[in-house]
Amino acid sequence: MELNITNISKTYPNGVAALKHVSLRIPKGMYGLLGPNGAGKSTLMRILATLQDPSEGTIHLGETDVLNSKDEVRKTLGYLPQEFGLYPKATAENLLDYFAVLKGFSQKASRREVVESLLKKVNLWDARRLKLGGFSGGMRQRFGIAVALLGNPKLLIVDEPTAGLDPTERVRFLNLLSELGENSVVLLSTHIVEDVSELCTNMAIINKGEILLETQPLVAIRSLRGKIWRLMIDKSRLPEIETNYQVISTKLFSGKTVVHVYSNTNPGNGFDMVEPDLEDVYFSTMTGHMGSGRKKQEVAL
Ligand SMILES: Nc1ncnc2c1ncn2[C@@H]1O[C@H](COP(=O)(O)OP(=O)(O)OP(=O)(O)O)[C@@H](O)[C@H]1O
Repeated sequence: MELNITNISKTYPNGVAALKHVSLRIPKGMYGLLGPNGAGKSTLMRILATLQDPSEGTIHLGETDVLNSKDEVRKTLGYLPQEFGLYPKATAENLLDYFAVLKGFSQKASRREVVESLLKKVNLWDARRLKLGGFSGGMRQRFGIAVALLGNPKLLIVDEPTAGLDPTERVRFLNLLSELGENSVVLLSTHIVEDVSELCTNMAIINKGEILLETQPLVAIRSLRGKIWRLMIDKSRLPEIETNYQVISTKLFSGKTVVHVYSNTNPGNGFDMVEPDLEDVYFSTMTGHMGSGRKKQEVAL
């Protein structure tokens, strides 16, 4: 089972072109869609979840034409939106049972089994009688995943699920997701690079509605070997460095500014070569040194 997105564009009525000719091939497993705020991730997730229509393009899940068989797709689709409301006074067990009814589990006994196994899977069984209003952010997200997993979806879409989670909750949530990726297509949208590097076997980087890079994290990281150089400077030197080098990122560390630059050759002047990571891939792509943004720049030259 594979998800194929072909030439999807979306222009909102106010004229914002949120997606421009997006094509992606998403195999089974965990797939990361990485991009900054406003890149178009949520728009794409909502289109894939059949909640809004694109202006053009086609989507296939296996043989199924998603945009023309929405009812069929919804039966095998799980979607955890970026924001969702929960009834604060309901208990986890009762609300999940209610969603199971909506999903078509009409027999009480089998529904109870499903609810129990899902609450155990997301580690909320002990909290099943607690009111959702008292849940932590991580518990809410895990409850959301339980809802999304009703009916064993072949396609699971999760939109920025780790934003706002503390490190422990985040790791627990990511571990849960990675188990799910073993049997289905799990599409994870995020602006957090570590979410992708820790979890996803395939990924794409999106910015301003365009796919800049479609790759495997390890392949992309390998391709940057020998090209990322680091220098620690006082902040006051930053304008000079930015004028003379291809700066891809700057970060504070112990009061100093750590600069990463992209260069095919040793820039000298105190720069050290660093072992690249996915953050370097992300920033190299966003600054046009790798991916399709680069091709465009070359054409423009
Ligand atoms: N309903 C809408 N009407 C008009 N413009 C919209 C609508 N929804 C999103 N947009 C615009 O489309 C662009 C992409 O937004 P989208 O929410 O898809 O991005 P995103 O990558 O999910 O960002 P974020 O991480 O901030 O959620 C933005 O410029 C946004 O302002």
